[in-house]
Amino acid sequence: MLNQFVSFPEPGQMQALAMYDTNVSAATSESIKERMPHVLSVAGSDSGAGAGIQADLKTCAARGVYCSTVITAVTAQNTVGVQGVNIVPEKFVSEQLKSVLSDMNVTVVKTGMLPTVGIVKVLNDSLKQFPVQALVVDPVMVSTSGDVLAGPSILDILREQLLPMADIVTPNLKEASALLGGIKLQTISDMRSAAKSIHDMGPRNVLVKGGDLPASSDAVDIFFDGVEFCELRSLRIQTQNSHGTGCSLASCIAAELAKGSQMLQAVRVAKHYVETALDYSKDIHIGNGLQGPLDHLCKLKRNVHSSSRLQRFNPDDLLLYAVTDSKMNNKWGRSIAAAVKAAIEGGATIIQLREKDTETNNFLEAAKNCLEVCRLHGVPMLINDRIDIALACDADGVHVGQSDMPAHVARSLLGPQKIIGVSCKTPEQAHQAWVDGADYIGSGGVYSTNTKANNSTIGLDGLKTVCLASKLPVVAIGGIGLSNVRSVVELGPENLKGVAVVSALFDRECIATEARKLHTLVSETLKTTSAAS
Ligand SMILES: Nc1ncnc2c1ncn2[C@@H]1O[C@H](COP(=O)(O)OP(=O)(O)O)[C@@H](O)[C@H]1O
Ligand SMILES: Cc1ncc(COP(=O)(O)O)c(N)n1
Ligand SMILES: [Mg+2]
Repeated sequence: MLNQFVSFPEPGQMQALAMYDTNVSAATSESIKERMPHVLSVAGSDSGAGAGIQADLKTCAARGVYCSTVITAVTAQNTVGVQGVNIVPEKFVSEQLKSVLSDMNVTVVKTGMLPTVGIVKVLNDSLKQFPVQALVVDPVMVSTSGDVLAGPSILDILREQLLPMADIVTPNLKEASALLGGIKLQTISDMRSAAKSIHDMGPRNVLVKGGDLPASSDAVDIFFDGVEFCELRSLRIQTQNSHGTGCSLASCIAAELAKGSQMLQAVRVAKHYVETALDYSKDIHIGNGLQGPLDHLCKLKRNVHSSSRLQRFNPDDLLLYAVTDSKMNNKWGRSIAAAVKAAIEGGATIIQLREKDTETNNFLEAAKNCLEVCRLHGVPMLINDRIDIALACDADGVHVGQSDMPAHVARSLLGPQKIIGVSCKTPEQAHQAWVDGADYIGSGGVYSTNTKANNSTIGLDGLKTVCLASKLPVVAIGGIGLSNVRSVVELGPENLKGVAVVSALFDRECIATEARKLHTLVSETLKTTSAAS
């Protein structure tokens, strides 16, 4: 169900694209409206507002995504526990589903409390009638306080009908155990086996959450995509204000998917989001019971004065990837920032500053100036190699080569919010980049180039092999320009999202004109290629 690389340009990007083509402005403002990333939460209301529908609304708001709601049950709930549950008749759940799904361009559906078999049935029917791009299933059964929210009677229909439609299912230990007939889950190795068995029920990905894992000093979750496991760890925050972690995690995954993230990246961001929310909430005091709620909007409050991007990475940003070169800028008498501005005005969708012979202090100054230009236009800016410069100017991410800082180290230094790209020539390197937590790979040199010394070429065949093996989106690089860009893009793998260029932009008299021509050619070729496949 999930299109791994769905794309939603931010308003800033749409403006940047519209700047060079006044004819598109009417259509553009219409498409901004249509393409607002939208999560529909099908879940129960929590009167205490830490979990359920309320957690989903707050989480999506904090992540910059629209959230609509279909309410399956109204619970009387507070920090002590659940005092009452009133189930919404399935006919009325069906009516709510129809109202939202028939009208509102939902991107991702996230489910929480589904208290009866009848409600799961009407949800299945609605999803078949109105397909969406992804389905995130949080198989809510018991609240953190230990109260039952959905009984064992729903297990069969969950296993047989809902899970096979899910792009990801996110059980906690008790829920995983219930899905598997009550087996004991006490260790990370048990969590792995559980993830595998639940995957056999049909969902494309499984995340077994270890918030309740006894005697573990980290909060460990196990992700399984049917082939590989990934162990996601974070600090265990010492707090009782953890009511709503599961709902927030699942709705954050849904929000990131709606913005175009890949599954594992969405999960990583969501885990970090929950960890941060727990940390910020640890000292709040709401209610007198043992299960205090998360303060979901802490991130928004913290970011109120920050200009950093709400949407961290959209694979479609790779479409026209401009890589700067100081020699060329010197030759044409331009500052790096002026070159970057011209590239963006022509339609560059992402910028990488690659300054091999600029002194550190000058590089940092230039990076700050370029970042201002990029932020103004909503275009992400990455730094080549230099993690220190990226950290110092708060760039959107880095691009590293095989002999630079390993991507997993870059990830641990930069955190999950930043974009990381890795240069890869082989399927093995592409696989390692995914394991290391990269967001995309750059693959080449496709053709020979003189902007990189001693760089072997892999040709179109090599590029295709890497794309087919890569779970990450790919940008092609090396000697690409107007004359050969069509053959690169026509190669066709779904994850080949764009081309990176240096000389074809920066060694030309008018950067914006070249960018405009390249942008048009790449986007048109991508459209016809994907329509043909
Ligand atoms: N004290 C904690 N510190 C950090 N992360 C936590 C903590 N408790 C739970 N988590 C994380 O919150 C998410 C929800 O997990 P869990 O509490 O197991 O699910 P649920 O809320 O559905 O019971 C998981 O990513 C888990 O690792
Ligand atoms: C209405 C409703 N839905 C879900 C939960 C699960 O809460 P948690 O996120 O703590 O597992 C809840 N307590 N109430
Ligand atoms: Mg919990």
